[in-house]
Amino acid sequence: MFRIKTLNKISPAGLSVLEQSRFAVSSDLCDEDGVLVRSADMHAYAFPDSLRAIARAGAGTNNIPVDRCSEAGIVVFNTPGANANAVKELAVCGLLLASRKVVDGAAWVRTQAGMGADVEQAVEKGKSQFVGPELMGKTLGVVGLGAIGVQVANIATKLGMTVYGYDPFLSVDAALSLSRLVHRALDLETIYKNCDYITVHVPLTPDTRGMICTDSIQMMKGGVRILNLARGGLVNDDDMLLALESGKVAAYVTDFPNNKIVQGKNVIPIPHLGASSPESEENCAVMAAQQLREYLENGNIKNSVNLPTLEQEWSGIARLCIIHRNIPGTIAGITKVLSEENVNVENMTNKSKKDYAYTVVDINAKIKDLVVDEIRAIDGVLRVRFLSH
Ligand SMILES: NC(=O)C1=CN([C@@H]2O[C@H](COP(=O)(O)OP(=O)(O)OC[C@H]3O[C@@H](n4cnc5c(N)ncnc54)[C@H](O)[C@@H]3O)[C@@H](O)[C@H]2O)C=CC1
Ligand SMILES: O=C(O)C(=O)COP(=O)(O)O
Repeated sequence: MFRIKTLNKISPAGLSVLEQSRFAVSSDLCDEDGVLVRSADMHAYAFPDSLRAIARAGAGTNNIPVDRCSEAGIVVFNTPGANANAVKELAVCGLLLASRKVVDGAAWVRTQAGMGADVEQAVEKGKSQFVGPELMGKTLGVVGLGAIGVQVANIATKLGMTVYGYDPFLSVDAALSLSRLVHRALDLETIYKNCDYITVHVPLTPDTRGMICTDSIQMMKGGVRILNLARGGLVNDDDMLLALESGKVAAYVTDFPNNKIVQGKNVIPIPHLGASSPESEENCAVMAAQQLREYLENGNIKNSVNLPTLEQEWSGIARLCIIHRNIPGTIAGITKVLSEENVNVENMTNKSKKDYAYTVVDINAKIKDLVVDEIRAIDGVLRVRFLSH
């Protein structure tokens, strides 16, 4: 029985993937084999020795101490693209909210009603203060052309916008999905100088933290409207507040409000709703739970952010799953231990991702704990699991 701890509310459709006969799932258990999480901050999380995998039902993994996980031989999964449509739709909403003063207008209507005014008359008399521009014919810059950015860029072309997209690491899949109407910008300056609207869809990393700051805002057009449905830390709040106050930035739509930014002029704060649709909550939860189940039961890895994809059909009665550093000699060490025990390898795959590697060895014999311990002791080995049918 595997023990799975949930750190956030996970869609029931995802939890049903983890059948009760094989998985105990609860927010209140210890010695967990796996964790299912959304945005809960895990940086101070104490890993029990039992923990083998963390599945993030969503895209961003900046709430997880990924390096610490890698060193402990814990696989971190996410669910690429599973909530992209929900974020794309909220981005379209954000473009409109940044333009058409719907938020201020709606609040004003309620105030009129509260003051006892004739709302029908007040609306016609007062609406001119809420005039806002259309999107058609304007220029949009999309920073980050991944699962979300591509969809936002594509749909904006259908709204009649001229779209520039920037992504120095554009994947082949993303390039194939990108509309030919989207102009590729080769640098951020092109986006900053040319766009009436800018939307960021990059992960929060040391490289992207604070990318929207006084230096970048200075390059932008006066009255630019900025959307941030990616992470609060991408924007320097103090610099943004100054730019909003001066009118250099006409509106800032953020899905990551905090006590400081919410005070700013023309800030439209959204309570982190990007992925909060039943459809995307279900997609993410199902994908995360499937990936977690597959790893715990069969040692197969798909969509991990710290380890390579490795899927191998079973071809023996037992399987060794070894997470190790990506250094020479480890595989030789593993096969040496097995051959000394006279164990024949039926099938073996090794894949690497940056500094870490994963080796799956199928064998046709059960081996003693002592042999597993010998493999564990090989230089560079971080985690060994022994699975049997
Ligand atoms: N508001 C919400 O609820 C949600 C927010 N997000 C946020 O959006 C981010 C993007 O999500 P996805 O598109 O699904 O991820 P993704 O991994 O498919 O795309 C990210 C893209 O950013 C690009 N990138 C990385 N560094 C860059 C840089 N310095 N400049 C330009 N491009 C850069 C990558 O090459 C990649 O193509 C997530 O990391 C997460 O922080 C994601 C889902 C929901
Ligand atoms: O997928 C992401 O990166 C998100 O930001 C979604 O977060 P959530 O699962 O809604 O807490």
